[in-house]
Amino acid sequence: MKPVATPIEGLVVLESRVFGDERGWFTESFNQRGFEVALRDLGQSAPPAFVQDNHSCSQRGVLRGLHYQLPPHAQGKLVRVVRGSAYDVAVDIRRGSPTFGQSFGLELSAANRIQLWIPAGFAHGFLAMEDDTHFLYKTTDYYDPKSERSIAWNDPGIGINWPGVAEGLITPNLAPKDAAAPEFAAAELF
Ligand SMILES: Cc1cn([C@H]2C[C@H](O)[C@@H](COP(=O)(O)OP(=O)(O)O[C@H]3O[C@H](C)C(=O)[C@H](O)[C@H]3O)O2)c(=O)[nH]c1=O
Repeated sequence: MKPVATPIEGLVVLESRVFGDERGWFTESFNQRGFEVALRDLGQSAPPAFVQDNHSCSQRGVLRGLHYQLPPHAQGKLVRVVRGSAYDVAVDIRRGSPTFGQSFGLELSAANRIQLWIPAGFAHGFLAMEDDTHFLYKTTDYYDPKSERSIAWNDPGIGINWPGVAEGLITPNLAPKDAAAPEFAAAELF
């Protein structure tokens, strides 16, 4: 895993090594030692161990997020797409952070095999850009619905530029809970 720093401290893009041959290709989708070395190369300590793997499938236009869990069940997430593509976004909700309220987004896809490490302290969401987009991710704490919170995907204070939405090319398909999510200013944060 080759780490690439982002403008937000702690948020790390990870590029996968892919070995192709006449049969197809192979990649180590996760290697604990490689993950720790990648974060250490950016001056970060190793995160808590992952305890849960998640896998969701979304049709084009589905927008899941922005979600997070409050301490003590805050989750670090290592996210990737294995089929289709998604525009993935993390928002820094760590009070006192110099990038508090700032977002970072990128395309994750089966084609680019990019992963994003999102430490605890971020709200997370993604917009599926293709039908049958399979989104996989590891989390550093278990699902705890009582501690789950959300922030409106279109909060003007955060100003996420979801691809195709402003142009009217994609109409987000939201779960009712996400359609009713509070704005950042009203959200219960860390
Ligand atoms: C997240 C989760 C959900 N569920 C159950 C609860 C519901 O019955 C069903 C769908 O849950 P939800 O609508 O919360 O799924 P998403 O909208 O994909 O939620 C995720 O969306 C964004 C992208 C995130 O980063 C979070 O990991 C997570 O909040 O799965 C579980 O049993 N375990 C889990 O860990």
